[in-house]
Amino acid sequence: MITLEPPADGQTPVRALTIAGSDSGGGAGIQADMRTMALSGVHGCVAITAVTVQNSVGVTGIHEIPPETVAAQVRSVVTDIGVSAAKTGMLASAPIIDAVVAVCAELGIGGGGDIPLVVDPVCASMHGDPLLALDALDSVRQQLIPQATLVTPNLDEVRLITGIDVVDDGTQHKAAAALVELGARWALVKGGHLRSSDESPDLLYDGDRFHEFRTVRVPTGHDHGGGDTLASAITCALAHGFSMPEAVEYGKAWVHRCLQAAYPLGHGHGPVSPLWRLSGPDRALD
Ligand SMILES: Nc1ncnc2c1ncn2[C@@H]1O[C@H](COP(=O)(O)OP(=O)(O)O)[C@@H](O)[C@H]1O
Ligand SMILES: Cc1ncc(COP(=O)(O)OP(=O)(O)O)c(N)n1
Repeated sequence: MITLEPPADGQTPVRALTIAGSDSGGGAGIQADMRTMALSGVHGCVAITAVTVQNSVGVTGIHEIPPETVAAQVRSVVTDIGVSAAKTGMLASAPIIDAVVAVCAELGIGGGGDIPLVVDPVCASMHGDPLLALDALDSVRQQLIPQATLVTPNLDEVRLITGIDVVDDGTQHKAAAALVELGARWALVKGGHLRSSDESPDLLYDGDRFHEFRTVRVPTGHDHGGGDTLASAITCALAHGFSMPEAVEYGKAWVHRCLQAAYPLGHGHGPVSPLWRLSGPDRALD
């Protein structure tokens, strides 16, 4: 297993960018991304796509940021601070997807560029509240996925994007192939929602080789932000220069540990927690 070395005092850390929505409950979205990036020793830059009114039981409001402001945030940080990897989360609408894809292509993020782009194609919250306009699915298929170095859908997103209902190993392989066929360089079909299994199997594919990542299922109802946390950890490892299979192995181990540390919050589902990283003999301020 790889390790991500933190920077020495005063040394500029590795930088990564998240292009995603804000979760007012602090469990998913930008907030989850920034927690994982900080605790992985990575400086996280942010392009906010939407402000959600969200807590542990659901999403009751969404305020979208104008597409040109989303693109301007990306351009501003990449041309000044510089990033070694980027990820997308909630993109909300077709115009925001179009703006993000255009600015990423312009700056060499994803596609044929040097900066890897991890696309978590967020469509809905775990409560079933939509986080993407229905008419944006064509933009996801035709614009966003072809720009992705890695796409990381959960099983509901796989069904919406490819029409494939993943119920077992065979359909999971078929879905990974369909996503690569749509233009992603790599596809990771997450098996977190395969409730029939006592494992949580994720499948990575690049059009040539399949790689399986399995962990024992953690018995928790507190898994809010799991997808964001996985994609952020992968992005951090890519920013450190690791290969895709190494980065996914790291992300899978990271989210597994965060699921073990997940805690109750509010009246619904609590978040996965990277705060386990703060415990240990060196944590005292003295
Ligand atoms: N109960 C669980 N135990 C172990 N791993 C899990 C569990 N639930 C989800 N995972 C893992 O967490 C990551 C996020 O998965 P998933 O829940 O499918 O995504 P999302 O949060 O986007 O719906 C995946 O690596 C998945 O395998
Ligand atoms: C603002 C925002 N972005 C993304 C999500 C979804 O988070 P994710 O980790 O993919 O999954 P769940 O926690 O919904 O299972 C969100 N809720 N809000």
